[in-house]
Amino acid sequence: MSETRDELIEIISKDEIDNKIKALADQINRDYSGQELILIGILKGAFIFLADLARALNMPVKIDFVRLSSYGSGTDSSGRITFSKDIELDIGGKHVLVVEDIVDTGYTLKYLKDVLALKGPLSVKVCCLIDKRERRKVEVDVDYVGFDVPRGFLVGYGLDYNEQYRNLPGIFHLNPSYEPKAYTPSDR
Ligand SMILES: O=P(O)(O)OC[C@H]1O[C@H](OP(=O)(O)OP(=O)(O)O)[C@H](O)[C@@H]1O
Ligand code: HPA
Ligand SMILES: [Mg+2]
Repeated sequence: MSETRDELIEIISKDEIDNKIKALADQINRDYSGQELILIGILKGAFIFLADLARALNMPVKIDFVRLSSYGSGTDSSGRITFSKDIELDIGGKHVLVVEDIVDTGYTLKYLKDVLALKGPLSVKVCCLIDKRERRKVEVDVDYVGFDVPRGFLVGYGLDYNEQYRNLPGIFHLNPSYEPKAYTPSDR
């Protein structure tokens, strides 16, 4: 049986990501000037973005993570979120910034915002590296957006396909020539 290789086309370079993170951090530094902030990363995808963003901020931050997953080994959301790790910090009365790699259907972010709202934070905002609206199923506000990417399944810089490619330095479009099979007409 022959093995098919994934085709990867770079759409955002590491340099472009670095520059974007500086710009996002400038804005966040200005908006939260003189205040304390808790960053909450959504594992696993956000681990690299959070690490880079956190080091570009010039304010006191605390860092925590949740683990949410819904994609498994495929390229479509199962629509069911597995919540396997909660935050450990108390966010009651605190400003929170959720750090996410990609917002796609919106299910993951909506789920987390609902969970966090029950913990009594002073504010909850969201910073995502990639906003991809093609398959959005639920409306959810994103306050800081790195890149609007119209379509495709993306990997690299934390984003995976079946747990592969998270360590690529840039963002890549996975198998663009196979897309008609990967996306059903109702997703377009
Ligand atoms: O807007 P959505 O359609 O919900 O998709 C976005 C979420 O999907 C991915 O997580 P995934 O379930 O693949 O887990 P992972 O972070 O461990 O890769 C990604 O990292 C986001 O958290
Ligand atoms: O395009 C994507 N790539 C990787 N993970 C994802 N989770 C939602 N959308 C994506
Ligand atoms: Mg994933």
